[in-house]
Amino acid sequence: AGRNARRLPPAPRGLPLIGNLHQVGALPHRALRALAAAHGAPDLLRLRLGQVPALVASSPAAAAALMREHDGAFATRPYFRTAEILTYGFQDLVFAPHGEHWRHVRRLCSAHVLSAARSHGFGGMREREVAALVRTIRERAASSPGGVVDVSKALYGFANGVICRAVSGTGRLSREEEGRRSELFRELIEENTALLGGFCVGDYFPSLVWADALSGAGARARRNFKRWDELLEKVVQEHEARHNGGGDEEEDFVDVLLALQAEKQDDGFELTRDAIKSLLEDMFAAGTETSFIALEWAMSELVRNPAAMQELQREVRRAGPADATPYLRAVVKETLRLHPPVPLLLPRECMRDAAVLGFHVARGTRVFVNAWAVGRDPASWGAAADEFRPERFLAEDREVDFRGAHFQLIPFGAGRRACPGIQFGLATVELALANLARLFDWEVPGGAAPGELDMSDAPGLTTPRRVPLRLVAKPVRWEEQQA
Ligand code: HEM
Repeated sequence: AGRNARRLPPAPRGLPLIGNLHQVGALPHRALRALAAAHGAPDLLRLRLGQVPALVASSPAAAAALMREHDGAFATRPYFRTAEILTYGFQDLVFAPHGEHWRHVRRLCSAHVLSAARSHGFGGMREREVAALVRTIRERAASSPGGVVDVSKALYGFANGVICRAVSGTGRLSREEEGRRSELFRELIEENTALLGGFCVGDYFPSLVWADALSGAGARARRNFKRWDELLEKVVQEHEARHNGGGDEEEDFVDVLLALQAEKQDDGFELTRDAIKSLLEDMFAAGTETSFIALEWAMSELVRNPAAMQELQREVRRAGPADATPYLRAVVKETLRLHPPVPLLLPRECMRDAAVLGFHVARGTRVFVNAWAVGRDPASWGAAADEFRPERFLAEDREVDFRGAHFQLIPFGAGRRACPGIQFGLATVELALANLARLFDWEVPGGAAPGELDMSDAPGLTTPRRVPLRLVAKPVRWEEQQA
């Protein structure tokens, strides 16, 4: 058949020049679901974002078609200008452009993250960070009027701490130096998020890249990159000095990468110093924000749904402090179903023309998978799809995987580009949540009803709460509970 005979997915009409950019809005996951519904495109919707052709998948079937049937054709990430500046020029891992490079790096990195998450050393690190979180909440509750705590702030500090420890260890820094460094990492991550989530003209109008020079985005990215590089270089040098001095600290991510660098890879792949620093930067960026957002929404939903909170408290107060119990697991799954922290996953790019669900998709198309819409699809989740009901995951005959095997639940993506930090992220979220439910009772401040809690999400490519979560934290006395 000729070009004209090819069937294309439905598309809303666009404006000259900008195409459909104006229809994507500040909350793209919501806007895109509405657009798909309005244009009779339950599976695949075609858009034009500036000069870039794009495709949005909004159903489990479409997600499966892209990430299982055609995974190989959609396994690359589009080129982003700010990302290139921020990540040592070769955008490996998260934003790998065309080429084989990312496959090697990713294999190494997933292997590490997964094994480290299980190893004893990492478990201990995580428990220390949870203990620090509990201390922080107790202190803030005791010193604030009415016991009100900025839970979002505490959770962000916790998620950041876990990643800092896992990636670069504690080394031999003093507590003060360590605190300063965590603070600096936080600042750099936030600036990365702002830059990557922001609109960069060159990303949608490749012929207008010069416009970014005018907007200042390029210069801002270069400034932030320089600060990253100084910090990461210091971290790597400290580890090298430590190796030479023969220390006995717990192994962290930098250690593993340096060991990998020393080994010669049989495929000739070389882990350069820039590649190491780029990977470290990716880990910080990908691991902190996501775990934080998952925890923030889990606490929000539990406080809004007191029966679920009580059920969880009953369960974790019976179990040990580090046990991931069935209801706890269900709460985490239900949270990620309703609030996937990266609602459109990370964009992919079509590497060769493909026929997806009978539609023609051209090479170079930028692809978004609306995991948020998929998780709320009434065809999979029934009439109460928008409600928080962890019990739905307890029925044994309805086991739903959320690591990429069942396409109605894909908060971590699926296929070759799925999140390699799943185990690590889940272990972090489960342990923190178990302890927050075990050691405190929680209330909405000012005597407001649980149902009045604001549940709106912030604009951007990740979706934390729009307003910080502030709750009354009441420490429970452990001896009383056990009596
Ligand atoms: C609850 C926690 C987390 C969630 C919900 C999450 C979610 C995601 C999603 C949706 C993607 C894109 C997948 C796709 O496009 O198909 C991704 C990619 C990635 N995640 Fe996670 N993530 C989490 C935790 C982590 C952690 C803790 C780390 C590292 C320590 C991590 C490292 C990465 C990396 C490196 C990628 C890029 C993979 C690639 O492009 O090949 N993530 N994550």
